[in-house]
Amino acid sequence: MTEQTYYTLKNGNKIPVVGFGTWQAENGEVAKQAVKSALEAGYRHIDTAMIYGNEASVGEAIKESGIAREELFITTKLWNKDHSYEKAKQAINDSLEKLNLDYLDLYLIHWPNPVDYREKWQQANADAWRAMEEAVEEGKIKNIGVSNFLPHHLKALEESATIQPVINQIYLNPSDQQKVIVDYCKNKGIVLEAYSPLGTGDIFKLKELEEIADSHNKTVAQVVLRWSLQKGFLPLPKSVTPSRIKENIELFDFELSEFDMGLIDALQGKAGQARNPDDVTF
Ligand SMILES: NC(=O)C1=CN([C@@H]2O[C@H](COP(=O)(O)OP(=O)(O)OC[C@H]3O[C@@H](n4cnc5c(N)ncnc54)[C@H](OP(=O)(O)O)[C@@H]3O)[C@@H](O)[C@H]2O)C=CC1
Ligand SMILES: O=C1CO[C@H](CO)[C@@H](O)[C@@H]1O
Repeated sequence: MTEQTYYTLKNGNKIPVVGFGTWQAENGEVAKQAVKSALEAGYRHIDTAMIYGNEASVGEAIKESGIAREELFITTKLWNKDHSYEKAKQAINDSLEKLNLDYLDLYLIHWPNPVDYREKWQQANADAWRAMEEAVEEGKIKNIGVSNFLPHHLKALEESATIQPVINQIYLNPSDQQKVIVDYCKNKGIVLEAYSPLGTGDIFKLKELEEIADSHNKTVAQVVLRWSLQKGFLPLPKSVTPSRIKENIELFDFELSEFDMGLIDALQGKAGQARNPDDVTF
């Protein structure tokens, strides 16, 4: 089992540096077994969302693991239909109930500009955020953050927020290094979680990575995830395959040289890119 290492957020709370992704891990046995495998492999940080439809199975796997609650870091997200104060309050309670937890370690606004709130996204995010801040005060959430936010979305939220966001979870891998938002977050001390760290599988099209992986006696997935860690990001690899789940956390026994990092940086734009959050149709 791989020991987790931790990052300290700007509010002083700790977060395991590798999270386990669960999008497209189907609710039921698939998601439950995947999370169980992840916990056995040493992951202590699980990323889900209301829209993934698998919070119940994630919760079952957590309970059945017998791992102490305080050792785990569980994230879920507010979906796009729920960006009002009342709906966000309800969504938080619903997620807690589905996950069968007393508190969440991290709750994120999933997207900044849902189609239902297009003309008033600033107010909608501020309203949802107020409900999230109250949940922090009530002990229902330990940390609050955002996902898919660009600088203009963060600036608007920062103006109304009492508790500032500690995390921005964005599409981040060698093919889209998102320099503008990464620099903005680094300047503000907002930690970047890297979603789709393997490009939802697209990263394996990049044959350049195979040579680097061979030179370290590691796999392409391990090299890309290690690149993410060395950039200061927190990768959230997803897999439902036990051998890959284990492989994706065995990242702490090798280091990429500056030369390797440069070769990987040069893969910008070669295998997919983030969606524009102001253009999504959901
Ligand atoms: N906030 C947001 O808007 C978003 C958040 N996310 C979060 O980030 C997580 C990860 O992103 P996601 O897009 O799911 O995809 P990833 O980039 O983690 O890639 C997952 C894909 O790669 C395959 N894979 C995983 N490990 C390996 C390996 N070692 N070797 C070969 N293939 C491998 C998986 O297959 P298999 O499962 O069959 O093994 C799956 O097809 C999500 O699950 C979710 O938690 C994702 C998208 C958006
Ligand atoms: O996290 C994510 C994956 O699933 C959602 C629904 O398709 C995406 O929109 C989202 O970004």
